[in-house]
Amino acid sequence: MSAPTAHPSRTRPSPSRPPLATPSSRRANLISFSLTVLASLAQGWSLISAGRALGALIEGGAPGEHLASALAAGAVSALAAAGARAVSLGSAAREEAALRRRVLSHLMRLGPARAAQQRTGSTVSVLADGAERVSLYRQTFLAPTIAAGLAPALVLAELGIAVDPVPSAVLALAVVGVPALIIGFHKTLRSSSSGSRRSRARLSAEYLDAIQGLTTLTLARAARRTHERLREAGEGNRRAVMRLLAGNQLVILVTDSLFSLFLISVAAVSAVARLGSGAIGVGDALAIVLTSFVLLEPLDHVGAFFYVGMGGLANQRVIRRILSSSGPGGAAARGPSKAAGAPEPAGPPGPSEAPGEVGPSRAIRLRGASATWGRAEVLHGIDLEVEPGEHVAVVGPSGSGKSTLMALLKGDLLPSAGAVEVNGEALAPGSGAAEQERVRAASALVAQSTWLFSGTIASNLRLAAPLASEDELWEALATANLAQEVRAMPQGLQTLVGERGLGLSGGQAQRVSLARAVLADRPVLLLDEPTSQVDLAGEAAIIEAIERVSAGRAVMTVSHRAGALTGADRVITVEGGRLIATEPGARPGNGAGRGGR
Ligand SMILES: Nc1ncnc2c1ncn2[C@@H]1O[C@H](COP(=O)(O)OP(=O)(O)OP(=O)(O)O)[C@@H](O)[C@H]1O
Repeated sequence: MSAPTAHPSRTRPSPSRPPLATPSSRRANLISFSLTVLASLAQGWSLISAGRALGALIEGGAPGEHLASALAAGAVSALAAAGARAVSLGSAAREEAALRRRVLSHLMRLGPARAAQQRTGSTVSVLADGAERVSLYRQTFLAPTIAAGLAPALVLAELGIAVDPVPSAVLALAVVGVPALIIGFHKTLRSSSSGSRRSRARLSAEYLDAIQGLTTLTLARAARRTHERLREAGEGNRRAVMRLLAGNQLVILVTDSLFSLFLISVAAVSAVARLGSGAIGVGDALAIVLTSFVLLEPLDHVGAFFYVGMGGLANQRVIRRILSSSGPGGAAARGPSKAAGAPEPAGPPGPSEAPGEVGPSRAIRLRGASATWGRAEVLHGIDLEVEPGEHVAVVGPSGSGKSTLMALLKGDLLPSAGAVEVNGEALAPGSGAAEQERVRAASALVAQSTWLFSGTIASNLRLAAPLASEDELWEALATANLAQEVRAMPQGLQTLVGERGLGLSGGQAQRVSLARAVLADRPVLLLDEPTSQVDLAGEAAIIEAIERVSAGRAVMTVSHRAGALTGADRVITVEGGRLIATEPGARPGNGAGRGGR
């Protein structure tokens, strides 16, 4: 869906309010709304009957019929309320998972270019806490609250028809004060709810930054300072939450005590007045006073509104913003951070790499390709051709545009002019997400560092080829120069790696990435500083692995380390965003003169 691009002018408008409801959540809302309305009506009837039963007792009559009616209506009310709760809680759990999946897959479609714009901690906070709050708000709060807001009108109508329309009309006038009260408090507390959400998201982001950058912080002797700052931020967050809760408690206190007292007084005064005038009997007067308790129903939801409601609304705004960002050919994204480059084959194999198909004559072709970050043009009209099987190294001073060239080839950045072609899949200014996906699927990438997911070595390898057999995994590991080391591990392919596992060295992780590239079997291999984070011994093992994995593939390597460039047929130099030279590389039979300018 996404087309991270450096050209805001070529964006297509995306809906500013993407709908969050699904057919099943709408159905659940309708059911819980109807059950809540039924519960209120039955409760109203139960109270009217209870009042009449009491009246019959006081007047020495038989309360039996009214009592039975009160009990039956009470039972219906309790069952309907329980049913509404069960339906909305079940739906909330489903919606929470669905919302998380939707946000996550949207972020994945947007790719690393968009992810680099966000602090990881903020995204995690939205996915974890935010999704839960939004689904609780939408499923357990919204429909019951609307139904509860309607309940007084329904019960008053019931009272007006079955008992006496006059007190019913008087109470109706008193009840309209409730929505006004809710709206007034909403306006007052809205900023503190949004502030509290922002402060929590900021704190999550800062904790995650601190954990991820612990080594840097320790080396820079900044750990204590950071700890102090985080402690203060935590305290600030605690205060914001306490302010929100205090506001919440104040609302509950005001509404529960003052408003309840007011409504009950109005009901009692009008019941006594009607009883005095002889318009109604004792039973009906008691019924009027008792039903006034149902009129307080919306007040039970006011307290929840300031916690569930406003927290849900604040998170809903954030989720909508994410979902509406950078849609197809969408808004400008600043592109991938180098550190965030995921060393994964970028997607499912594209049609052009199907086994047996005749490949295009050029593995990589750039024609007058320019690239822009924001407003600054970084690459200017690059022409370059790389043949299948050819190994090209890209060198140049820092900031000259080497990584930007890689971003074009990875499909993370659209050219601002000209065209980029990888294994016959082309990208041009204004290309859509589908073209981008096909370009991503044409290459495998090994970046500066490899992210290992918590799991086994086998599961990490199968990211690239979910159906690969054990033999195929071993074969890929052998090509990537890692099989011997994995065989020496007691658990072999089942060795746990990632956060919970023993972990692999940086060099071994890079070779896992190369093994994934073998399994993905892409015709083009992009190597972005593949040895920059390992020592010389680690580098030697990776270079050997690259040599084997590269066989039969077009390879483009960006590296500052001379070792990583030794196997190149050709070395091209980028300077000031242009290719200024192309030289034969170190390999015998190199491809001098086979392209570039
Ligand atoms: N994601 C990005 N967002 C904005 N600007 C970027 C981004 N990536 C690179 N740039 C800018 O593009 C220019 C070229 O950077 P690039 O990273 O392509 O150079 P490089 O040759 O790879 O540098 P190095 O050798 O230091 O890695 C720089 O001015 C840089 O600031």
